[in-house]
Amino acid sequence: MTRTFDAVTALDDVTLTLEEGQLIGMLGPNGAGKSTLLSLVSGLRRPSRGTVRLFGGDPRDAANRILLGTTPQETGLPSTLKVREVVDFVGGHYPAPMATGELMEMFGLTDLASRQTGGLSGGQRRRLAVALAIVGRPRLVLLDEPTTGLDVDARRILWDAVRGYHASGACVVVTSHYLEEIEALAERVVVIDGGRVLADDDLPAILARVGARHVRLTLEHPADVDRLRDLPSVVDLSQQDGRTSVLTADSDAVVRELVRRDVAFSGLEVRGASLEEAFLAMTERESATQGATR
Ligand SMILES: Nc1ncnc2c1ncn2[C@@H]1O[C@H](COP(=O)(O)OP(=O)(O)OP(=O)(O)O)[C@@H](O)[C@H]1O
Repeated sequence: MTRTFDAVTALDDVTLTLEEGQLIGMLGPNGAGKSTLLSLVSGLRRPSRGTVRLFGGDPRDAANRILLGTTPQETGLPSTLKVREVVDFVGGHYPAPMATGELMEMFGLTDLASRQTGGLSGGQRRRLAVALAIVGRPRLVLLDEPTTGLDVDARRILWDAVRGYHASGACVVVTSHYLEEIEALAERVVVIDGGRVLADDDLPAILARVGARHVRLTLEHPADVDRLRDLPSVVDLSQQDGRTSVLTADSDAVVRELVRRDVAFSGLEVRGASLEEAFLAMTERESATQGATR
């Protein structure tokens, strides 16, 4: 799917399959295209090009949408209704809703059942919004930055509730800017930036990239770069301004191997790659690939 807004390409030819039972973390910086992707899956917007299918059908078809639960970044709740009334009201739209008491327990809302939603704190409101996303026992749950603004305890309650619901077999997608959140929740991680999927893998594989280190050096013989490609645990290999950078999950092994192979180099530098750098490495590789194919 591709989605443009005038001159902005929010999603650029993305192909993605959300499988039954997966707990998916969608990681990307501001403006990456995460919310746009969720809005296409939930049928709130149409793609400019391409096709989106929800349970094999049209995301705008009520028969498919009844199996979907979502929490957008901002949720409007009727401020004079009580928490319990809102849960009952939303649950009443579904054929087999969760029991109100059970749901409120799951999200730590039991003590707030009689509170008007207008009197809830931001964090409590957020938990209620996520609870409402699952009250109808959806098979697919889309949560857009569900823990933004939550303190540590509220975040933990929400994560536990999401994990608990996922254990019942639903597919859950959570977007976030934070690796910590994705690490705590997701089994599969989709990294998205500039409207493109940069990586889509299980959590350990993504962490291996993020936990990677840069080994930077200047090669005496630039052609030697070909001898670096099969170094141990190499995630990425790039060259800039005469410097060669190897992104690797095992920098010690890379350095040992460089010496063993008698590669002539100078200015050796080893340092950790942050999540941001890992993003960057993925983005750079992406644009380098595009450049090569243009
Ligand atoms: N309705 C719209 N009109 C114009 N541009 C839009 C619209 N919606 C999104 N965009 C643009 O599309 C790009 C992707 O936005 P999107 O909201 O999907 O990103 P995001 O990854 O969800 O970001 P954030 O983490 O900040 O929520 C951005 O450049 C954004 O400005």
